Amino acid sequence: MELQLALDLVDIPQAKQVIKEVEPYIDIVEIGTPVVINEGLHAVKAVKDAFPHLKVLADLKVMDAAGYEVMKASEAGADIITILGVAEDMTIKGAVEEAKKQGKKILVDMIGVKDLAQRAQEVDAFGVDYICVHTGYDLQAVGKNSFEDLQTIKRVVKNAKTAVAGGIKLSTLPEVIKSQPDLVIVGGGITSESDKKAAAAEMHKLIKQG
Ligand SMILES: O=C(CO)[C@H](O)[C@H](O)COP(=O)(O)O
Repeated sequence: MELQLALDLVDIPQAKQVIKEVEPYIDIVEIGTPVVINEGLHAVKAVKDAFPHLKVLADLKVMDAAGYEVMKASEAGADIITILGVAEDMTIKGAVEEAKKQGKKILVDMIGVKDLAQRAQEVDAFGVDYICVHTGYDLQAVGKNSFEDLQTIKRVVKNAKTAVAGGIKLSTLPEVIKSQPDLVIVGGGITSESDKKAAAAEMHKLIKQG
């Protein structure tokens, strides 16, 4: 099981500062969608240049023209690029094809997917690398989480790794770990703590204990 730090509400210098604090405890660093919107793919390049040993995920949430966008994110240094599960089949297949060409990986974000079990089986068959259940900020605000959805994809996904994101905190991490996802994605659960290093260290410990 791996831990991904999601950075959403920072600029490039702040991102580097947070990563420096928690670096030993994370496997992947995510350049969140708001950061890409604000800073562009320069943020991906800046973080990869500064932390070449860390895997960098570009949370582009691609919806169309995937071949081009995966190519540009790959050129910037992303190791993993996200695409939406609600995108067209041909778009997801295009993302997988380009990622393979570039030696990169694709994570499908299932945010907004209505029939999760069916779509997870479909995208799994396209050869994607990760399938991620995700409760976005808007649904987190009304008390939702992805814990049941994680169990759903664990039942049906045969090839891809499984991932979970959305409002995971130290207090809820043990429940997440019970479902044994391959990847746990945490943003605010680390970045909004006053002691980020301690939060990341504790999460890392629980995750590696499995
Ligand atoms: O993709 C995202 C929002 O769309 C976030 O990166 C993801 O939800 C993880 O952050 P948090 O743990 O703060 O919810």
